[in-house]
Amino acid sequence: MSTDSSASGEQPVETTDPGSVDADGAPFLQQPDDGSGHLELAAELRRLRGLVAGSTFEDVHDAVATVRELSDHLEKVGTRVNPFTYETWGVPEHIGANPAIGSRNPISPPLEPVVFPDGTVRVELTLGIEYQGPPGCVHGGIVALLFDEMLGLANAAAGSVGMTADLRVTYKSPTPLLQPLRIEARQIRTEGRKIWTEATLHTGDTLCARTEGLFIEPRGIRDEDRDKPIEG
Ligand SMILES: CCCCCCCCCCCC(=O)SCCNC(=O)CCNC(=O)[C@H](O)C(C)(C)COP(=O)(O)OP(=O)(O)OC[C@H]1O[C@@H](n2cnc3c(N)ncnc32)[C@H](O)[C@@H]1OP(=O)(O)O
Repeated sequence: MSTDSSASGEQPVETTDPGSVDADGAPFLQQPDDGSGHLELAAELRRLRGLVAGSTFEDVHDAVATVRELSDHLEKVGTRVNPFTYETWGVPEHIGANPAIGSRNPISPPLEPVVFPDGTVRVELTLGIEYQGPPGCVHGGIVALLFDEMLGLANAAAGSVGMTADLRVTYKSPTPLLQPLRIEARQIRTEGRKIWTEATLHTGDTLCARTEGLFIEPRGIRDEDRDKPIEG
């Protein structure tokens, strides 16, 4: 286990030396638990999210009052993060808030990636009704979100960061809810600031979707500038 100083600030997010992984891959970009209960709160809200999106109710006005009270409480006791003041892409506050991988964001599944020695990044996950598009199927926009993130992670595993310039998703077969899914991503090649990355999404042996992305490394983050904040 090491820290990625190329894309991280003073509080780097832990990454892994791909050479040290076993056959199951090694956890990648693990997000620290600060012991505050924040991660448990996010996990409980994920449960709530599934219940709210996936249930019908006779009368839940009591629950509305309870949740409003909770929101008021969190507004009082929390310190708000300013998204415009992150030092780099790699700080835990940045990763933790991400809608796909963020352990502190109840919207995220979250993704829990592992990395392999060849740079392939893999996640295994199962999505509930709160991600539904067509009946019983994952929403195509959610598939695109997960792909975009996975391509970004494959870039990070290869030691680069890029803004998505072009993302092409081919949907081959419906992506089922409530079934184990597997997404694998890898960087294909780079040319100057351009980065090409691809990924697939399977359930069992069935290919549900695949993607190819073009990413552009932000100006000001190359070589000796890698530790500086990203500037357009
Ligand atoms: C450790 C933590 C990890 C943390 C991991 C976290 C992962 C997060 C992943 C999420 C990723 C996102 O969601 S990113 C958010 C969504 N994406 C965006 O908002 C991007 C918005 N677009 C932009 O900001 C800009 O257009 C850029 C940065 C993409 C490019 O602008 P630029 O920097 O001025 O680049 P520019 O000079 O125009 O172009 C450079 C070269 O790329 C080519 N190029 C530019 N755009 C395109 C394009 N769409 N299609 C083809 N080619 C293009 C140009 O022709 C040129 O080629 P040549 O002439 O040199 O040959």
